[in-house]
Amino acid sequence: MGSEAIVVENVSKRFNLRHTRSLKETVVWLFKGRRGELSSTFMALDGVNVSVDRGESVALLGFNGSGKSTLLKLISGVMSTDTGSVRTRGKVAGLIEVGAGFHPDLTGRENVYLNGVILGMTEQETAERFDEIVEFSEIGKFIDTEVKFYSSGMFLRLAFSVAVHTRPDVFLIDEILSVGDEPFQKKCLARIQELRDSGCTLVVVSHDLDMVSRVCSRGVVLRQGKKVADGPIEEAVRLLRES
Ligand SMILES: Nc1ncnc2c1ncn2[C@@H]1O[C@H](COP(=O)(O)OP(=O)(O)OP(=O)(O)O)[C@@H](O)[C@H]1O
Repeated sequence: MGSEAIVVENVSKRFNLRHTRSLKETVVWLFKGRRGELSSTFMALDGVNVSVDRGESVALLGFNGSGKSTLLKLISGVMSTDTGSVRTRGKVAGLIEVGAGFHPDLTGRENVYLNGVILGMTEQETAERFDEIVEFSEIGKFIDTEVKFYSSGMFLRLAFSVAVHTRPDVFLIDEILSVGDEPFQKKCLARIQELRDSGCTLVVVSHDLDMVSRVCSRGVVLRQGKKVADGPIEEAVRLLRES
């Protein structure tokens, strides 16, 4: 890898369309020597190539089901590719699914430590940044409450706060800011812009075209699992608005 922070090379991902089959259909299929597919599959991503330079801020755009979240999960490493490869450089953190990596029976405090470790911080680093994390999240006295009693917005606040405090090299954000209330969304956005300005690489999945226009300089448009455009954010946004 040269100046790139992320290299996605010829990546494909296939999912099963889980049809419900009757017992009879299954028996017939077995007797026919398992000929044909019992369940059909489809390509969520089909031969996608994207490379992102260090410090770039890229939006993954496209209509529902076009493969954006799948691509982000492959970049984060929580899901593996069927074919092709994904390489990243540096510490990757972010918010893919709100609450992923949080344990419901643990308190906010315990989850900060758990999540910190998952995102690559040492216990000492987490301890040093703990007060800042809690302050940013505005969770206040609920920090010692089990997170199963948190609202989705509270979950988001704490998860976002831990993720930004890991000082990542690559920050991945899926359409999650929508759970937060407006003041918190603004605060998150400001923090994301700060990260970007300090040289962090950003990949953002969102349908909020105004937001991505402000945060990202480049847009990659997916359609039915294929990359159909990749260029300046204004052009990518225009393409989506016109289609
Ligand atoms: N784990 C899975 N198993 C089966 N199908 C899946 C799985 N994850 C995603 N899919 C399917 O893959 C396709 C792409 O999904 P993905 O979530 O990547 O789309 P998206 O572009 O992020 O959509 P949206 O804008 O609605 O969030 C969809 O048809 C979805 O149903």
